[in-house]
Amino acid sequence: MDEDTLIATVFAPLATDAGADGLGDDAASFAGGAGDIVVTCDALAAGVHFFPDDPPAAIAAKSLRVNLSDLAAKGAEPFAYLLALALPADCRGDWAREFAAGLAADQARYGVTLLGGDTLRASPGGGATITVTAFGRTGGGATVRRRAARPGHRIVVTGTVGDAALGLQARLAAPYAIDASHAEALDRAYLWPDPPVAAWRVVREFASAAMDVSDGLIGDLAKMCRAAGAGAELDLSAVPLSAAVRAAVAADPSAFDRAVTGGDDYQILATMPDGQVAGYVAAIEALGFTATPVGTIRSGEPRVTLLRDGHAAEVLDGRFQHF
Ligand SMILES: Nc1ncnc2c1ncn2[C@@H]1O[C@H](COP(=O)(O)OP(=O)(O)OP(=O)(O)O)[C@@H](O)[C@H]1O
Ligand SMILES: Cc1ncc(C[n+]2csc(CCOP(=O)(O)O)c2C)c(N)n1
Ligand SMILES: [Mg+2]
Repeated sequence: MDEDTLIATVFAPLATDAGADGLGDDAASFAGGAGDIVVTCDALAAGVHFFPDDPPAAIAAKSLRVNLSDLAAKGAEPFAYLLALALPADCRGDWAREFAAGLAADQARYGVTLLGGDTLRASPGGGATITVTAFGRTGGGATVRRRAARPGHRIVVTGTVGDAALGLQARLAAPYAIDASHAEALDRAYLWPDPPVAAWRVVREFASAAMDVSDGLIGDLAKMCRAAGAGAELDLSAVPLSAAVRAAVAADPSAFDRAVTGGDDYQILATMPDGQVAGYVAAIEALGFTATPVGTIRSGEPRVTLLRDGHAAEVLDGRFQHF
């Protein structure tokens, strides 16, 4: 059974509250005074999401940020989180202290606080697993949903796409034949994702629908299409690439496919009527991030059609899946 089927058939029947949206979205919400309280949970496992010898502060930052990107994509300002830690029996005290220092730095950076959690020894022989549950509030607005993408709405992505996936590939296989500064930028993108968390308010104000990109641009856009019951055109020539990714693609053209299908960037993919795009982009830029239109939602089958300079492009499949 693949991951999506497992969630849809085994877990979704347990999620009976409307705020969980049938487990079809980045996060759940429940009424909490003015606006919604939005809640999300993502776990990271050694050897699956990070390397056991990655800096503990980076593992901590990633654990928190992958959750904060979900909240920002729902138009919610993060305010608190719960932390469940399963640690190997031989875990050093230094490791935990460096891990906590990473959390402390991100608490200051994002204005969140730890509410509680749980700590246990990992199964014998097992590596660390870090589970964060994060809470946000929409401050009077409504939760932004994937399902609300509408035909004709433009698709806009923040930041650049593929940096983290290429950073991971460089570590798993051979490094790309690129400058050390570019290689370092890809490695940093993998270790320290930088989602536009502060953009939560801009998403809430301008976006009809939004989600964070964890499993890859094409695969996650396809998820949004399925939630919305609509198709999408994605213009591959418009996808924003960093100088480091462009250098990797120049050295190895297959890096392009990996960049648009690979995950781990935690950028925000949003849709909005054409007339909102300029305001959205300007507001994201005012926060120190970037945003780039990459396509359009279309009526029809929930499929992503790839274009290159306005013409049909080859079909690229693939996204990160655990099973
Ligand atoms: N074991 C589970 N129990 C309950 N709900 C789950 C479980 N696993 C996933 N979900 C729910 O299924 C939906 C999809 O989860 P998924 O992890 O694919 O999305 P995501 O968190 O947005 O993406 P990613 O984990 O790649 O960042 C979410 O609503 C999530 O809360
Ligand atoms: C060591 C190592 N191997 C592979 C990957 C790639 N990866 C793992 S999970 C995931 C998607 C998001 O996770 P989830 O769907 O669980 O939220 C991606 C892109 C990685 N980050 N580290
Ligand atoms: Mg998840």
